[in-house]
Amino acid sequence: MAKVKIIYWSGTGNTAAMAAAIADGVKEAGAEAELITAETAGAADVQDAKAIALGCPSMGAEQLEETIMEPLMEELDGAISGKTVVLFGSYGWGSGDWMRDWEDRVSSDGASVWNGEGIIANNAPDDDVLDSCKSAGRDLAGLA
Ligand SMILES: Cc1cc2nc3c(=O)[nH]c(=O)nc-3n(C[C@H](O)[C@H](O)[C@H](O)COP(=O)(O)O)c2cc1C
Repeated sequence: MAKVKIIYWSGTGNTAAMAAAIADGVKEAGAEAELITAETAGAADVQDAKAIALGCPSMGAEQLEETIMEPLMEELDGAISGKTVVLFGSYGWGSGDWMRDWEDRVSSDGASVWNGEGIIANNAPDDDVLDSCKSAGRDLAGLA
């Protein structure tokens, strides 16, 4: 069975809820979903995947979380060329700049951002966002 890896960092659970919804979509489409927290992830996790999901909220000043997610992303920068990447994450008071920067970064790495843009939630994901996450998961299942 195809397996889709969903790698994410979440401090207070909002991005984790999005990750869980992506996993639901993957499973709905008949594939296996593996949720991996950023603490335990590395380039080896994405090596054989055609498509993956990466999640992180806006932290710092419109940045990826700096102690775990940023170092992981530096490792993944050299490992995701040619892959499709679903980007997702929650934010609080900003205007989504962290996600636009992340989309540009992933594109510069030679990967395709699924749907052309990341899925973002203002604080806790609402039903529309969760539906988008499930839809991304269903697509990932077909790409894996
Ligand atoms: C240290 C810190 C920095 C943050 N910086 C930003 C920011 O620059 N822009 C923004 O929109 N939200 C910012 N937030 C808000 C978080 O993105 C928001 O609470 C989000 O829902 C957290 O997601 P999580 O539950 O997955 O950890 C920050 C939160 C913390 C704790």
